[in-house]
Amino acid sequence: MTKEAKQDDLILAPALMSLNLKNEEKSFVNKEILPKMRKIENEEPSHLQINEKFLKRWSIEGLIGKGGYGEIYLAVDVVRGEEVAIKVEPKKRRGKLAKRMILEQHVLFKMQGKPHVPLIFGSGYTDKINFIIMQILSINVGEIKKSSPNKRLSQCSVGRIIHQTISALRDLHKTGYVHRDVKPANMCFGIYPQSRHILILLDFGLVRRYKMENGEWREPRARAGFRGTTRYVSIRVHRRCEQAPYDDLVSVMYTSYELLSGELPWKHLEKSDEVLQLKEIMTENGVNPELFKGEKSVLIDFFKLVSETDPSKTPNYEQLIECIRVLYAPKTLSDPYEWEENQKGTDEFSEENSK
Ligand SMILES: Nc1ncnc2c1ncn2[C@@H]1O[C@H](COP(=O)(O)OP(=O)(O)OP(=O)(O)O)[C@@H](O)[C@H]1O
Repeated sequence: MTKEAKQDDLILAPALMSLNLKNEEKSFVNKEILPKMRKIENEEPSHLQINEKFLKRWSIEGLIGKGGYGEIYLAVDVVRGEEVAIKVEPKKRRGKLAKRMILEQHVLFKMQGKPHVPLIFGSGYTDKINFIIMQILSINVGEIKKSSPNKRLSQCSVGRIIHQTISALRDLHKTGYVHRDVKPANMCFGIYPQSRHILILLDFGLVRRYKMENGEWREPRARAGFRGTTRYVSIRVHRRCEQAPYDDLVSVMYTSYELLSGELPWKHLEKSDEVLQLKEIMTENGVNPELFKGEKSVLIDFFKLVSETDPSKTPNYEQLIECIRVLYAPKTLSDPYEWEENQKGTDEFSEENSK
């Protein structure tokens, strides 16, 4: 394929061109959640070739992610000697110009400097694809959960994941956008010592502006198209209401349940209407205690707080964070996670080199 995108086609973010890692920081200690250990071996990449040097600078090492629209490659920036992720989508989809990644890179650039978004090193297009070059991250939280011994995460990990997701959404909502696809597969961690406890929210391809530049909310449409993932969307989204910050938080709420208990009650349901029915049973007339037995009981207050939030108002993020903090206190956001604890003794990990 032709990849002679001119330098002008690249929108580079000069201040962010490198993570400026010292060599010892590049030797990451937690190999369990490194994406290069999880290269998708049995899938043929469609847009870039393994071992090719994309735009003469990024050596393509493998495919690490595949979504409905794009592909994510692990690559090495040969100038900086650093690993990066390259997200690629075809410029045209069903004959139409694909706008998803154009919007995604726009929002990502706006959000640079915020702690819970990936660093962007560049973006642009060739004659066939749009691409974004970004910070390489861990495998996603859904995969971390899957690879954990009980196929679920501890209260302490879930509390810290949810706390950071609420912070990420607070930053995004402040810029005037809703995410509309919050789920474990769109959450990763950093992979270097200084970033490995920082949760990063991904995939800004479905964002929508809900607030204008002057801070006023846009007039909601009488009926909005469905956007999101059935398992995680709010009851309002099933009913085709315009999405607001509240709806992102409902997805956070379902995410917390799934991570903590292993699965949502509607995991095996295929029909959207059946999923909706169970969601209604779970929260519509107050939080249903039947679905919050055992380890899930710690989520009751959080579910109440989210469900009682007025969708037409800005959520009280601080109150939500305070409520979820109960799950992980007295630990802090910078303490090791369970997947690191499991590694102690089997790797070169030690408290000493984690400081
Ligand atoms: N910077 C990154 N570093 C490591 N892995 C990544 C990175 N970005 C994405 N991934 C992986 O690739 C997967 C798909 O990424 P993303 O959701 O951005 O793609 P998408 O094509 O928009 O997906 P979908 O169609 O499902 O919304 C993620 O779940 C994650 O596991």
